[in-house]
Amino acid sequence: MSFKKPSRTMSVPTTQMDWLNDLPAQGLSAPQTLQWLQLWTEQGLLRHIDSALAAQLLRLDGQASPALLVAAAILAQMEGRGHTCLPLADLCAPPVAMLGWPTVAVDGPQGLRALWAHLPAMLADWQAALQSNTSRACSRLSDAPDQGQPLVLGGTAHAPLLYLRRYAGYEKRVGQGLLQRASEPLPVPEAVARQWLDRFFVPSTEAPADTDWQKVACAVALRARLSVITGGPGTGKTYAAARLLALLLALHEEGSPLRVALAAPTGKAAARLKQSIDNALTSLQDQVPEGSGLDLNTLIARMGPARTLHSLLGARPDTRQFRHHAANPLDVDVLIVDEASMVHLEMMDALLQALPATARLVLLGDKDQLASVEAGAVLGDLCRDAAAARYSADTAQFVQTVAGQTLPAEYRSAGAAPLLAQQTVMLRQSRRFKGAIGQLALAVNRGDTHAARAVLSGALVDDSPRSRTPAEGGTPHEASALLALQPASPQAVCALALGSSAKPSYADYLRLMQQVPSGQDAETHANWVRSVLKAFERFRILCAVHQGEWGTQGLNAAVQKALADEGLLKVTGEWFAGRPVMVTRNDAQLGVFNGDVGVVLPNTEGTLKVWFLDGETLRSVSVMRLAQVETAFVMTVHKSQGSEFEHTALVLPPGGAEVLSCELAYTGITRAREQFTLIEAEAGLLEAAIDRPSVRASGLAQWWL
Ligand SMILES: Nc1ncnc2c1ncn2[C@@H]1O[C@H](COP(=O)(O)OP(=O)(O)OP(=O)(O)O)[C@@H](O)[C@H]1O
Repeated sequence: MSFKKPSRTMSVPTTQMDWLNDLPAQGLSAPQTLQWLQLWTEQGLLRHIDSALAAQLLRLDGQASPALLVAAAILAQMEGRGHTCLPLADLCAPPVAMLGWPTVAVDGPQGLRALWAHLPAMLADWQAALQSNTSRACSRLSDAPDQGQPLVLGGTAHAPLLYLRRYAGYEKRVGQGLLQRASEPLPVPEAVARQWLDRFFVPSTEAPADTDWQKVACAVALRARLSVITGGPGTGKTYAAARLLALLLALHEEGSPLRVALAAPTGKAAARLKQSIDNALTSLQDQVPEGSGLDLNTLIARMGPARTLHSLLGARPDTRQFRHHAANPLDVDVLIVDEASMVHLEMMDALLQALPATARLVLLGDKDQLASVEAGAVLGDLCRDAAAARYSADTAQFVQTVAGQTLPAEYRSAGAAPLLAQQTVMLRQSRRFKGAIGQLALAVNRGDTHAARAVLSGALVDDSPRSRTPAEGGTPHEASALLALQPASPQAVCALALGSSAKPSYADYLRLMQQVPSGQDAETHANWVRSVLKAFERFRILCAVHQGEWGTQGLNAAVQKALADEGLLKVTGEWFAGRPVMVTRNDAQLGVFNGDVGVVLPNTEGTLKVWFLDGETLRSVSVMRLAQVETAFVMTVHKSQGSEFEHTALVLPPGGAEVLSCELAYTGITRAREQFTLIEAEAGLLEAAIDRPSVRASGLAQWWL
């Protein structure tokens, strides 16, 4: 569900609220509350489904109080923004910061504060409004069985959380499921495991005394059916996961072969996972002593391709149901899921339902990246303690015995050691991200605006070439890893797309596209398509929003026109050669999934098709069959997760403070492998983003704390 930002020039409401002047004498009635919510809907502050939920609750329960109706509408609104629940305490005062509405909608006569003057100010009163024993609108999570009320009150007495029923169910199942997998101890043949781990992880000659966190991650993953490996880009999550697979194979009892599945939320991320795991296993085979019987090549062959989660679970067209579920589980012993930060709560629920109780789940991901568009932040919740680690004495002892690693004192817990934290390892050293881009990402992640700006302006000394923060129209250092343009116009974005000799741009793939192979040889044609798609993948423009001249819509149109004006594209109607498109809806029958990116190119007969590349594997779909796509010269940061580009440009829109966040900036920056360009429509937008860490309300962690 997408949230429509409230417009700053609000439309004239049609709802009559004359009674508002007499209100203090009468008190606010439930129907009047609905009118108020309706007014906010007409003003674009709430979505129709937000106020419709309140209306439905009043139909269901004539006794529903104004507080309940308001709480329901705000809860629905927050679910649309990615929260799985609403902390009731946030309603004790007008939720100004939470909603981020314009001043007139907050302070006006029919605004947020005016309504809140009629609502409870004490948590206990909100609880009472929602908790009545006879309510047909709201039940308590502890009520079992309940009557299927649409709202559910969970959390604790001191920190109550209000849920839509669907999310209360997901959260309970996911919380309990993860806890169960993490807490049931598995027998570990410690001595044999130690031998293999010592073979797979040779101490670094640079810093032999440092803790080898990858080795630690493999060790702790052995002792339960859930493990989490988190870390920034290039910290070696996949490298560690490949070694874990080898270890599990080495320890696997004779008999049936070890069944391994690889998955990720997007096709691109799945293809990258498979490639990295295969490469790591292939080179690891050389470290396996002859005669040990450990055959990693056979494991690679048996694993098959990595799948999107939708495809793994067997998505069905136009339904939320999957082919695999508790009654028809996946045929797997070990499931590795990469880019787990993108896995939303509902998907994690489906995954845990479909995973046999005996299977191991290994989650890989960067906890600091943007959470999924849909509600929930499962990896973030799982990794709450990842930076501090909080390992127990038991964990330290186990890691010492099985991995020969001493956990540093700062990562041990003197007090409580949360159970999930014992199965979580954060990798702390990036092997790929050491230059200016890495420094910038670190500064953003730390919330350090000064350091971030200093890196951008070249104030820090570093081993890679860097930018000089030229003003627009200046002469940026073409070959530098970082470039910052501010204040910039959309033309600056177009100029970047058109490119120059030193930085990858869209000119690269469009020039290759013009070299169409003559003849109809299928292999030559496929190689040409591959080369065009790979060249397209070298560069991407990312932005924060969809609408407006600084959103995907405006910028895609501007870039397309600039490329056409330059003679690089021939735009003829909706479908034309060179149009990059992103799929916006899963279509299991066509084998395309939300977020897949392809390019329109002719087949050997000259018919236009959309081509997708997963690793080296090409797929094509007829343009006539792909209805749900959008042009993808420019895509949102959200949609770029799971992908990396040699050169990434991040566009921050003017006045965009509400849509910017620290996670958005960090995710955008870390999509860049070699070159990063920041385009700020006005000065200070990066700082505005860094100063706004996004927080998602969720009660998931209550299941294991
Ligand atoms: N212990 C190690 N020794 C040597 N090279 C390593 C080690 N760990 C990782 N690498 C190398 O570092 C690079 C990044 O590793 P990897 O791809 O596993 O990181 P990642 O965290 O999975 O990255 P991403 O964020 O892209 O998913 C790879 O080339 C990998 O081979």
